[in-house]
Formats: sequence, C-alpha cells, structure tokens
Amino acid sequence: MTEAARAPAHDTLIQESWSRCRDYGLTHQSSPRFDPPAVGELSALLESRQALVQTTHQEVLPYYGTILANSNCLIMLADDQGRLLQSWGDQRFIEPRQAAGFVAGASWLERYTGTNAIGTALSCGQAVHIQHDEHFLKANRFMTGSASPIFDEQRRMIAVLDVSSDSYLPPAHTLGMVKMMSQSVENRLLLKLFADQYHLLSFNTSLDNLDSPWAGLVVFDEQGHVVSANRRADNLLGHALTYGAIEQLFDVPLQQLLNQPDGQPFSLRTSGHFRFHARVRRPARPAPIQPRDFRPQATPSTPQEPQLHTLSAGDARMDKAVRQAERLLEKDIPILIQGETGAGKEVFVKALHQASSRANQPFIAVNCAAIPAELVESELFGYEKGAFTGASQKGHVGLIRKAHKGTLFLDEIGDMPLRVQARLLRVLQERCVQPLGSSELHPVDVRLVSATNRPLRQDVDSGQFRADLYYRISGLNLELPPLRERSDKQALFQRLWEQHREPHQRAGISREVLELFQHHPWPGNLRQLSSVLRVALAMADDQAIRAEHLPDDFFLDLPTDTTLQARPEPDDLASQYQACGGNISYLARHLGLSRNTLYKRLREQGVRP
Ligand SMILES: Nc1ncnc2c1ncn2[C@@H]1O[C@H](COP(=O)(O)OP(=O)(O)OP(=O)(O)O)[C@@H](O)[C@H]1O
Repeated sequence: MTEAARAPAHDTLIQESWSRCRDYGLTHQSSPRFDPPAVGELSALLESRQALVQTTHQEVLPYYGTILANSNCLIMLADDQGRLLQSWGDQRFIEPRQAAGFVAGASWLERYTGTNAIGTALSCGQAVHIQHDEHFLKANRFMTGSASPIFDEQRRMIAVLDVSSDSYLPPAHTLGMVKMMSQSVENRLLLKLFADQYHLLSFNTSLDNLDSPWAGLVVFDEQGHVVSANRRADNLLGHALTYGAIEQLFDVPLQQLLNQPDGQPFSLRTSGHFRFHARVRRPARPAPIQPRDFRPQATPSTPQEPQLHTLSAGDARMDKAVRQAERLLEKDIPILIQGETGAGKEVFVKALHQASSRANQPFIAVNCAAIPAELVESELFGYEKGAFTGASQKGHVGLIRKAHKGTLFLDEIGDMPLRVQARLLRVLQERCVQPLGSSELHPVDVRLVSATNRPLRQDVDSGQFRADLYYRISGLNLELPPLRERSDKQALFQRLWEQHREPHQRAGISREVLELFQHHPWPGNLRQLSSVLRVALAMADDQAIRAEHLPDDFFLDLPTDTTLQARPEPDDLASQYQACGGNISYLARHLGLSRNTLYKRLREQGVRP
C-alpha cells in the first residue's frame, strides 16, 4: 500500500490513540510508567509464555537476521498485556534513563506509556507504525517503531511483535516486515498445535510462495471439517473463513484432498473460482473422530447481551419503551429510566448504547449508590494529583471524562448527594468537567442515561433531589414494568431458560413450574428469574424443570395457595408435598403446622423416611 493511501487511516488511528491517552489522564509531559512486575510474578509470566518466546527466537527470527543486522533496531516481543517478554538486537540506542522500559516485564500499555507501537497495536488490534513525534509522551519520542499483533488458533490476540529504533525506519518497509514476522510466528504455532494430528492445506498465488509466511493455511480433519486457519487464508479467499466443511471453501471433493500425495503441489480453485497453488501435509497420527473445537469464539466470560429490539416479547409497555428509545438513539436528549430493582434497567441501557453509533466508544456505568458519598465527587469529576489528602499521586481522570464520546450511565441517581447533584448539573449545562484541585475545564461529549428505582418525583417534592437536575436528566422518562405485570411473561420464561441452559439441556420447563412462575410476584424481577432458572437448570440436569428443582426461597414469596392451584387435585399429604417440590417450610406455612409436626406426619404416611 502506498504511503498516500495509508495516511488517512493512520492519522485517524493516531488521533484516536491520543484521545485515549488524554482520557487516561496523561499529558505530553507525563513520565512513562512501565510498572515492572515483582520478581516472582515475572518468572511465572516468562514461564507461561515460554513456548511463544522460543518459537519466535528459534523458528522465526533466524529468517530475518540479515535484514535486521544492518538496521540498528531492537525486536521486542510483548504479551497481550503489553508486558515485554524478550528483546533481541541492538540495545545501544537506549539511554540509561529509558532503560526501565526495555527490561523483561516492562508494560507498554497505552494507559501507562501513551501512544507507542506495542500499546497502540494492542489497543486497536492491528499492525501500526509510530513515528518519533506520534508518541503521546515526549519522553518516548526518541524512538520510532512498528508492531503487529499475534493471534492464536482461535484468533485471540496473545502477543505483539515490535521492531523499534532511535533512527529513521522506513514506515512501509518496517511495517511490512513486522507483519510478516508476526504471521510467521502464528503459522509456526498453528503447525506445532495441529501438524501431528490434522491435515494442513497451504495455498498461495504462485508455486514459489507456497512456503512463505504469506501462504494461506487451513487445518482440517479426516471428515473434512475446518478446525483452524491462519489470518492470511481469509485474505486470500477474500472473506472471513467459515469453519464448516473444507469442500465449501474449495471446489474439490474431500477424498481428492485426502488422496493428494503428501507435500506435492497441485492447483486448486476456490468455490469463488480463484485459482491457487496448494499442497497438503498429512498428519502422523490422525485426530480422534471428535475434534476439539478451535473455532474463533466470543470470550466465554462475555455474557450474551440482548439487543434493544429483543427486550420486549410483546408487552405493550415494554414495546413502547423500546420504540421510544429507538427514536432517540442518535438524539442528544438525556433519558431517565425508572423501574423496580432487577427489572432490566442496566441491560436496557447497554442495549441502547450497542444499538447507537457510539457502540465502539466507552460505556461507563456508575452506581451512584455504591460509591461512598465522600468519594462520589472525586470518582465522577476526577482530581489533580495531590488535590486532597489520600489522593493518588497520578491524579484521576474521573468517570465522566472516561465516558467521553460514549455513554455515561448513572445508575441509582436518586442516591447522589445534593452537593454532587449541583456539580453534575453544571457539567450537563456547560459540557465541561473541572477535576478537583484543578482550574482546567475539560470538554466532554457524553450520552447521558440515568436510572433509579426511587420515586424521583417525590424526592424532588421532598427536597431530596434537585428539581433543576431532575428536568435536565429526564428529557425522556421511560418506565420499565415489573416482571409480574408484564403480559409477555411466558415468552420471557422460555427466553431466559434458552439463554441459561447448556446445549444438552433440552427438556424445557414443566407445566406445573410455568404455572408457579406465572403466579409468582417476582420481587427481584428478571434478576430473580434469571437466578431461579440457573439453580433449577443445575438441579434438573437433562430433565424438565419441576417444582422440586426450584430453590427454597422461591416458595417463600409465592401466594400461599398457588402451589395447590397449580395442581388441581392434590388432597392428600403426599401429593401436596410433591406439588410444592418437597419444600417443608412452604408446606408447613400453608398447612398451618410447625415444621416438626409436618415431618412427623410425612413419616407416618410413608411420604418421607
Ligand atoms: N432482557 C433481559 N434478558 C435476560 N436477562 C435479563 C434481562 N434484563 C435483565 N436480565 C437479568 O437481570 C439482571 C439484572 O438486570 P439489570 O441490572 O439490568 O437490572 P436493574 O433494573 O438495573 O437492577 P437494579 O435497579 O437493581 O440495578 C441481569 O444481570 C440479567 O441477569
């Protein structure tokens, strides 16, 4: 790519990185903080990344030795947290006062060291070249560097490879080289993981470059399932690879691929009719029939966030709330969401953020009730270093500025102290934040959404909440209905069951439980439903959820005779006991007996041992 073609995207990338640095509270004068880990932590870190370091050192760098030997540069390998694992090459340019950044364990995250090749490649997930003056911190402007992330077999970013120097490095050339090196590391890691047990198809545009790091690599099993592939394969095929059958990618029967002589080049067409040269390597020990799933996955810890339009399953009040929020998606009108605890206010706001053009910008949720009253102000507005006794030496950028360009969600806003309410009002009016102890005003652009489960109008009347702030934050007032009043309850029971079940749990919810759910007052709303279903699914395993799988406290809130309404004919103790899922406390309350008397009767009738 020419420099001219690269320039606009590159400029945007630098501007965005600088803006993140400001959000982190850095200034051009800040000193980099490399935060080296303690000795024990460092050896654990190096031990855990040994395979990566060795592969880079022994199998990749030797190919680039001659190119690098003449260029006074240093090659650095950092992990996914920007921590330096190892460096090779020319250390001469590093002056003693910069040495802390070049020892193993030093962190190059943007948050601590500003815009730099390693940290910025990590933040934006792509290869970058950072020239001297593009570093955010003046202290780092002695160097220039290119870095490229390294992804594992599931396309998770695991490391960054960097080439840096204090002298001029030609951007396009250095960037190209570091990309090639990181692709080489990825390829070697793929081969190590799969070559023994899986078939490897390498393909490229000509016979001569079949061995190059720029060859596409697709790993597949005996049944023709694609189990992994390098990023280059996507580029060559012109689309993100699907992890289905290899026959869908290439216009060739599986049997023909399996019968190709090992390592012999042949020509191949994609299903989109591009022609490539290819080679298949057979495994020494084919994998067992059920391969592990190496496909790229969403991080398991990321819960599935519902989308805005799916939040209502047909309830009229909820439909209206979703419709109104959708209309205001891109408008600069603050929204106040009211609703009982657990009714889904935060889930609603996250969905709103995701549906808006700010989805890739920060979503900052602040629970105003959870921050101690005396800290709300400093947490929200930030402070200069040394602004008050106990303030951190670094200062603090504050949550409002962190939300710059994104969404600021002020949860439990009814619990905000009056003094802080006055300052928040000023920020909303002036759109500027003044940190504690600072005379500087920082402009902010935030989408404000607030929520409360307090009767905020009444709090205004009683003087606990400022009327002027109330009108500022409630441009649109949305009320989320409590679960017990929603007409789409049954659909929600099914939906949440579907969200929480494991793939093998297909038996559903029994009729008796659906009826109990229907009559339950659900004081904890969707949060409670979600928790009850998680317990019940764990208890029921692969059976349908029955009353006996429900947690005890579910029955405490149930209107006294609901359990028996759910089952029309139970007149003897055994069926009543079964109908309430064996819940002794509930049944004793219902029959007006003590728990001991009930135990005795159940024993006498042979219902329980
Ligand atoms: N639409 C939904 N689909 C699935 N689960 C939901 C949904 N809405 C809420 N939940 C579940 O309920 C929990 C609580 O939701 P949320 O935090 O949005 O409630 P809230 O109204 O903000 O509560 P609080 O007022 O106590 O902060 C979520 O963590 C999730 O488990």
